[in-house]
Amino acid sequence: MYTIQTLNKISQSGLALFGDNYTIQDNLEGADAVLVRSAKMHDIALPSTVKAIARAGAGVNNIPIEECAKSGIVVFNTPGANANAVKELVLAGLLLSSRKVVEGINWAKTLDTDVAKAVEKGKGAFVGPEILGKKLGVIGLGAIGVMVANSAQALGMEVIGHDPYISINAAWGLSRHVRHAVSLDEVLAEADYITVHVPLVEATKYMFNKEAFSKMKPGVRLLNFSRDTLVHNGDLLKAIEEGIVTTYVTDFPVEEVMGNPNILTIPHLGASTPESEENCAVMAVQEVKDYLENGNIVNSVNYPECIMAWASNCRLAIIHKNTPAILGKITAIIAGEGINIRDMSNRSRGDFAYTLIDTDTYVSEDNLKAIENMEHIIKVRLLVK
Ligand SMILES: NC(=O)C1=CN([C@@H]2O[C@H](COP(=O)(O)OP(=O)(O)OC[C@H]3O[C@@H](n4cnc5c(N)ncnc54)[C@H](O)[C@@H]3O)[C@@H](O)[C@H]2O)C=CC1
Ligand SMILES: O=C(O)CCC(=O)C(=O)O
Repeated sequence: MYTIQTLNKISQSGLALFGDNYTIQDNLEGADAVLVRSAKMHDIALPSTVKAIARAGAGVNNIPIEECAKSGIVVFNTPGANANAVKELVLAGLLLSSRKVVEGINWAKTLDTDVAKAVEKGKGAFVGPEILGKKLGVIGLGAIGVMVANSAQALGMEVIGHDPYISINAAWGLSRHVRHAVSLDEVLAEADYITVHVPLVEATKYMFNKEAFSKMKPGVRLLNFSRDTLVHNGDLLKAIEEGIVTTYVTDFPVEEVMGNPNILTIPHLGASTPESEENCAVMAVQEVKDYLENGNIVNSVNYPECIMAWASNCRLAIIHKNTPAILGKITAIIAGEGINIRDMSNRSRGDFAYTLIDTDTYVSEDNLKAIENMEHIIKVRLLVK
């Protein structure tokens, strides 16, 4: 039996995949794994029973992934599972940043008499440019950025993209019409519209600051469907005052940006579609189940990928530091008991490593303890097929 805590509302079609061997609860007591969306986990004390956290979504800045790695908690996310939902809202955001639709709708709501006449008289206040032929800069060409770039190109925009770490898969998926911008400055200087699709990490925090705004084309429209603190809000407000930024569309409203007529605040709806919530939940549940039951690690953000088909009925799943000679010491303990190793896989990522060992028979309690007590070992699990 396994116990799962859900920290946010997770789609039922995903949770149903856990099946009868799982209890789903909304507290941490005895939890083997946690499923989360945007809830902040930095201040949550996790019990030692927790082995995995799955973020049903892309961004993992709400999870202390380094601390989790140190305590042997594997953190997963669901790459690409909500990308289409975000892409569609970004396309809406592009149009809303241009055509004063929100402002117009809000104004129209105030009309109650002689409405048709008032509309024709007042609509001149809500003129905005078309996006056709305008230049869009896409910063970050991952799951979302690529979809946005391709769709904007199909809508007739000229698209330039910047991503110094673009993956081979993403590059394959990018339209050949999207021009490669070798520097961020190139995008800032040329784009009429800029949309950002990078993760929030130390290196990207406040990437849109005073210096970046000073390099932008006056009148630019900026879209942020990624995270609040990619943009320095104080510098943004100045850039709006100076006419550098005409409209800022954000999916991450905070107090500082509320009430500004040039800022459109969307209440973090990027991934809020039934399709995306289901995709994310299904992928997250599959990842957690595969890890808890088989020890396989797929789509982790703090541990290496490690997948091994069962070669016997007994498996050791060992999380340890990435340090020399540790494998020899583990296998020596197993061999000392006269147990044969059928198959083995060892993968590392930075300071951490993960080893799966399938043995002919069960390693004894005493020797499991001996492995657990070795220097540099973080967590040991015995899995049974
Ligand atoms: N508004 C919403 O509801 C949602 C927001 N997001 C946000 O969008 C972000 C991106 O999501 P995905 O595209 O799915 O992630 P992804 O991991 O597929 O793509 C991120 C891309 O950013 C690139 N990148 C990293 N640092 C960069 C830099 N300094 N300059 C340019 N490119 C850089 C990476 O190489 C990668 O290609 C997430 O980290 C999350 O914060 C994601 C899903 C939903
Ligand atoms: O679960 C959500 O609604 C938020 C999605 C998100 O921000 C992400 O996947 O990074």
